[in-house]
Amino acid sequence: MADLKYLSGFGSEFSSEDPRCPESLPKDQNSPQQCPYGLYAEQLSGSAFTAPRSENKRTWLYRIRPSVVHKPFTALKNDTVTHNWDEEEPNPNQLHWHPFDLPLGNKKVDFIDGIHTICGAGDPKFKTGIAVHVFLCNSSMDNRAFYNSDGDFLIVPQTGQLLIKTEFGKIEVKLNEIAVIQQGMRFQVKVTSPSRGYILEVFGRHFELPDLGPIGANGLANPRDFLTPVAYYDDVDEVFQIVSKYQGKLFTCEQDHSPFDVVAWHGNYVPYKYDLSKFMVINSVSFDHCDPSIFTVLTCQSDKKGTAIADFVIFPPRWSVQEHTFRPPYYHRNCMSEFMGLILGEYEAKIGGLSPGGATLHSIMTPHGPDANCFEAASNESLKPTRIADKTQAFMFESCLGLALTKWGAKTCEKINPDYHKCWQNLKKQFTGPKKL
Ligand SMILES: O=C(O)Cc1cc(O)ccc1O
Ligand SMILES: [Fe+2]
Repeated sequence: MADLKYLSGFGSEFSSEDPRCPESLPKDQNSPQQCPYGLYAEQLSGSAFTAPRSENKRTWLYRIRPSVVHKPFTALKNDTVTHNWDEEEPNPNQLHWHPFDLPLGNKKVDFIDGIHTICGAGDPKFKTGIAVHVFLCNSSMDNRAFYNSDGDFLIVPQTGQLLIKTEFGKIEVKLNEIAVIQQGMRFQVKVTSPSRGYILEVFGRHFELPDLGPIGANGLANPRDFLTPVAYYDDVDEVFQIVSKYQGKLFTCEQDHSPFDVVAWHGNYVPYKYDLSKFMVINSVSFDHCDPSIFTVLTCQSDKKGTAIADFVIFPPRWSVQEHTFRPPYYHRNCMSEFMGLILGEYEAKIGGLSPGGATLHSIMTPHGPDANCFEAASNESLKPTRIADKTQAFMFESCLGLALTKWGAKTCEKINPDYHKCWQNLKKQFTGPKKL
C-alpha cells in the first residue's frame, strides 16, 4: 500500500496542509473573510465549547465545500447494527465465540454493511455507554463515506489490512495496529482482501492515555507512537453516499462531490493509529501476577474515579520471570465486564481455546480464569524465565457497564460454543485435608 506520512503525538495541536496547496491554512485566525484558495472554513467539535481547556477538542477544516452541502437523510436498511439491549434475556454465563465468518458467497459487503453488534450497554442519547461490534467485509467502500454521530470507534483489524481515508488524510492500519476514528469524522474503508476485526465504540466520551502513577513519565503506550494522518484532498464531483449512525440506526444521504475535500486543517480533534508492538510492557519481576490494568493502551473514563466506561487492554509478547508464582491469570470474579478477542497467536490462559477472530465474554461477577490444562501445566512448570510467544496479541475491552447481548451475538452468528464451560470442569479437588493432630 501507499507510503503514507503521519504526524506523531497524542492529544497534540497539529496542523497540516496538502502540499498541492501551500499556505492553504489561514494565518493568525480561524475564519478569515475569504479563506485561501476559495476554501470554506468549518469547525468540527469533539467537546462542548466550554469544556475545560485540558479536555477541549476541536479541529478547523478548510475544505472545498462545507459538509452541509448534502441532500436529506433517509433510513438505511440494516439489521446488524443495534443499540437495542433488550433483544435477549440477560445471560450471566461464560461465553465463547468461535471465529466470526467472513462474508460467505459472492455478495459484496463493505465495512459499513459488515458491522455486526455483539453486545453493549447504555444509550448514545444520554452520551454514556459502549457497543462492541465485529466487522466482516470483503469489498471497499466506493463513493461511500461513514460517520458516527453516536461516539468514537476504536478499530482492531484481525484479518486483512485497512486503508482508511478520512477528512484529515489517509491512514493505513495493518495487523497488530489499531485506529481510532472519533465522533463525527467522515471516513471510508478500502480493503485488498476479505477483512475481519473488532470495534469498541464509546458514546459521548473520548479515549485517553492512562495515568502512569508511580511508573513515572514514560512507558506503556508512549504518546509519540500515536500517528495522525496528514492533509489530503480529493476534488471529485461525483455522487457520494454519506452514511451516518445516529442514535443506533443508520441513515444515508447523497451529495454530488467527495466529502474528502479538506485541503488543510489544524486542531487537536483528530483520527489516529497506534502500532501495538510499540507498547512498553511493565510487569512483575519478583513474584505474583499483576492485574491486567498494567497493559492498558487507552482508557475512556467514567465519572467514577479510576473506573473505565471502557479500557482497551492488550496481552503482548513479553518475558515471564516471576518466582514461586502461578504465572497465568488468576481465577477471579470481576465487578467489570471483560470482552476478549485475539488478533494473532494463542491466549496464554486458553491455549487452543480462544482463536484469532473469535471472542469471549466474562460478564460482571461471572467466575473465570485459566482452563484445566493451563492450571495443570502452570502449577507444575519449572519457573525459569520464559518468553510468552513472540507472535501473540490478545486484547480485552473491559467495561464497568453490564453488557447485554444482541440477537446476532447470541444466536444469528451461530458461533457460540455451547461446551465452553467444560474447559473448567476438570479442575479437580486437590485439597489435602486438615492437619492430622
Ligand atoms: O480474564 C482474563 O483472561 C483477563 C485477565 C488477565 C489477567 O492477566 C488478569 C486478570 C484478567 O481478568
Ligand atoms: Fe478476567
